[in-house]
Amino acid sequence: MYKKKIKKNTITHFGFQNVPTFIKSYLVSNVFHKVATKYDLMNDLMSFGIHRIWKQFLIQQSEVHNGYKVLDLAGGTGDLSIKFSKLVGKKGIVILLDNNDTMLRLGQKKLRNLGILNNVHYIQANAEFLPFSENTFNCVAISFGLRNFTYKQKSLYEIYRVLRPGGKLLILDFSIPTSKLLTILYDLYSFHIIPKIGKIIAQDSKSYQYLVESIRMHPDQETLKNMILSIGFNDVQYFNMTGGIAALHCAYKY
Ligand SMILES: C[S@@+](CC[C@H](N)C(=O)[O-])C[C@H]1O[C@@H](n2cnc3c(N)ncnc32)[C@H](O)[C@@H]1O
Repeated sequence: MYKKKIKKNTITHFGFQNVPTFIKSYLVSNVFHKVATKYDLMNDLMSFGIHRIWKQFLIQQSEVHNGYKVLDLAGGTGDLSIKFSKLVGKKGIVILLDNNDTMLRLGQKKLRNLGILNNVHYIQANAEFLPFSENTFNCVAISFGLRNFTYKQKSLYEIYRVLRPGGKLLILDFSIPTSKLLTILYDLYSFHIIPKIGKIIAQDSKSYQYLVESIRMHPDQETLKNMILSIGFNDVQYFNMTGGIAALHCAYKY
């Protein structure tokens, strides 16, 4: 009865499950509240540390300089913000934005422990409704965040609005492996090993099952490129990394 009342366009996916659109963000938040304290450790274990190389590549492509204003969107525990804070220096500003207070607090603690005190600000907000005026940032970066948003297109429009003309968008996320053999091995690892690592380390296999499923539901390289183009961004290009397991999409607002 309850299901019948929900129109098709109010259904979205949460991993492989279809769920009413209005609860997706609540379900995603629950996942990140649960995994937050083990988030950094799990990233290193699951990716054998390779996520650090992917993030470093994003930073290299960012063209961020001294004095820039940068938005680390869905920034979580702040890996990108740490690196951006060094690039923007004392005259610049990094905003670490996340809608999950547990992730955000852990990020803030991590950066403070590293002595990063002055040029990073923390904002709890939804990526689909950015609390900034238009033409604010030189650069907006999202790593492993977009996949979790309910309204990806809405968020991309918001990013376009808050970027300055000439500003750069960078999106790092999991993507589609380019070889069949790698796909088979990657599927075996993702569906059979990752939830088990989640169970042992974070006492939570379900959240890591969601992670694996959400990766499979994320738009592939070309689809995401076309989504970004449809918003009005220019010079959209992507780089496959580790055989397409992850991809970095870059674009400009002119
Ligand atoms: C996989 S973590 C990525 C964290 C960090 N960017 C990194 O690369 O390690 C995804 C983050 O996206 C955040 N998130 C999910 N949906 C969001 C939304 N609608 N608005 C803002 N943040 C969101 C989660 O709270 C979580 O911290």
